[in-house]
Amino acid sequence: MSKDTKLIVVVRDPVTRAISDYTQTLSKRPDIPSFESLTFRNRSAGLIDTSWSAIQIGLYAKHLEPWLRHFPLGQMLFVSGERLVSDPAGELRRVQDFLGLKRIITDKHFYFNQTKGFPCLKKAEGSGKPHCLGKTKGRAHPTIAREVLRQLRDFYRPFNRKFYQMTGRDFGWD
Ligand SMILES: Nc1ncnc2c1ncn2[C@@H]1O[C@H](COP(=O)(O)OS(=O)(=O)O)[C@@H](OP(=O)(O)O)[C@H]1O
Repeated sequence: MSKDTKLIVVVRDPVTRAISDYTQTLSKRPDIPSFESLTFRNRSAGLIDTSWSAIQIGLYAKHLEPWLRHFPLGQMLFVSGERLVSDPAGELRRVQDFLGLKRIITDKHFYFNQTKGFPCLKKAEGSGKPHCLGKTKGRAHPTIAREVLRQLRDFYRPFNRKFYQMTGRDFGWD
């Protein structure tokens, strides 16, 4: 691949990612089984169903491995989905630097919208009016049994640690 090609990958805690993924499917098909029942191949044995795409996609280290065989790490930027919410300007500073752009987007472009519960733009391109992402971004997630969350955290931990090593960034998910 060309050395001028740059890849930007946004990653978030694979547990919340899985719940977000499930929430999106649920919004289209309200009759699907519960998150808890889809998570396990065998719940009493604590065996996670890694064939379920919502779980599979969060195995970031596994997905990154083949990319690194063909593509240098220096041409990739990993953006934290959590920081994109808690500090959008900080994360976008990294993006702008990575792309060799002037730091045009800063803190002054964002405000925290209490109703939305997320940062929004003070002025949208074109309209000049405040703009938040649409209804399909930032949906309320269902409450998931604590024990299931714990089991998922344990399951992802080694893959997360490997991912931190591979990317050189600790995303703080565990
Ligand atoms: N500013 C702002 N406003 C709203 N939402 C924000 C924002 N920044 C990040 N996020 C998070 O983006 C998540 C949805 O992005 P996705 O890439 O998963 O969307 S999609 O799969 O393409 O529909 C979405 O996930 P959910 O919370 O599960 O809806 C948000 O957590």
